[in-house]
Amino acid sequence: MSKGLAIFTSGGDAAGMNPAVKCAAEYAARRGYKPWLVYDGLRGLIDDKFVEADRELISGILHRGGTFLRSSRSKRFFELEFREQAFLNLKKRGIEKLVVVGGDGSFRALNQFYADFGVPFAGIPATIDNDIAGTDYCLGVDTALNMIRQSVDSIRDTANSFSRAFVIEVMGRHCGYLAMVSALACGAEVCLTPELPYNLDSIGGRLKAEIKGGRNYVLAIVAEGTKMGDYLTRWITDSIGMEARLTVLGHVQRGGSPTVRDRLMAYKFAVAAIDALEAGETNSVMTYQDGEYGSLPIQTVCDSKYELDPLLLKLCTNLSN
Ligand SMILES: Nc1ncnc2c1ncn2[C@@H]1O[C@H](COP(=O)(O)OP(=O)(O)O)[C@@H](O)[C@H]1O
Ligand SMILES: O=P(O)(O)OC[C@H]1O[C@](O)(COP(=O)(O)O)[C@@H](O)[C@@H]1O
Ligand SMILES: [Mg+2]
Repeated sequence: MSKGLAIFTSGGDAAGMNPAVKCAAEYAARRGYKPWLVYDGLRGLIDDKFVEADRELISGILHRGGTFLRSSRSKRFFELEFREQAFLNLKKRGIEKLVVVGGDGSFRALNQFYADFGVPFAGIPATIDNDIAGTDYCLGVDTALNMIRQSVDSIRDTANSFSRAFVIEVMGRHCGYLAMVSALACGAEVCLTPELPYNLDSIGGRLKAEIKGGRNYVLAIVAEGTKMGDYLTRWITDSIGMEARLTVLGHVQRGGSPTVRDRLMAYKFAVAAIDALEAGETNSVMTYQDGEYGSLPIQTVCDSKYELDPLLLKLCTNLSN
């Protein structure tokens, strides 16, 4: 009997999850596994939402955003009693290995599960936040950045038409990656992130000088982790004297058909995940670092903090001062 392997998505959905699931299921079958899919992430693992990964199920999904397997943030998975229930669901089907497509939280969950029951897993990084240590790229980031880029380009049209300032809040939890890259790519005047100290006095001086020289609108991108959206909007109106509006982009950033980059990265991570399990790795996260694909033990990933590219930080320093 072929070895059972289950694939599921967990945590915040990210574009690229569907192509990752499809490729992992197909490649696992080619490597002699019997692939299973689990609906609803960790919640489905507990509630026994397993289905065999047949061709029909994984057809026509790779261009879709989000995750067709659905996802969850399960409170019960923190409790041993429910993790044991999940383990019994695997055991009764002869499932011996797991592929989880998710973020840092999901990897922590699986690391705990491995400590409890010794079920090997391979993690495929997928989160728009790009906040996983040890990998330069997580699935969903390119699609999210393109959604942000499109939104900010549209906001620029109305900002310019009305001679207004717009503060645009982007997601990322505690990480400023999305804010920094979109501020650079969209030509924002201001960028506030948790990683860089900012100085409103010098930003104010710079903007006033530019307005005097003819600037008629301002775009400011703030990372949600700074919690500065409201304050900055009021500050621009009061201190700079330009009418300002706040746009919180919200969950639109998580949607949309995966870009070519997210589809290709999904395939590469999926193959790497199955190969890692085949090679006997027990609890590792797939990585892409300095142009190389590899994997790292989950413990290393969980014990380290994601460090932003120093060149990116340097480029953004001008937007925070
Ligand atoms: N230490 C842990 N023990 C057990 N389950 C955990 C642990 N940390 C996270 N989880 C589970 O993983 C889920 C996904 O994590 P979350 O941070 O929401 O998303 P992401 O994986 O995208 O970072 C959590 O909702 C929770 O169910
Ligand atoms: O959709 P929710 O549960 O409100 O969570 C919002 C959070 O999820 C994210 O979109 C993605 O984060 P994760 O990938 O860690 O789940 C964050 O940027 C945001 O802070
Ligand atoms: Mg996360």
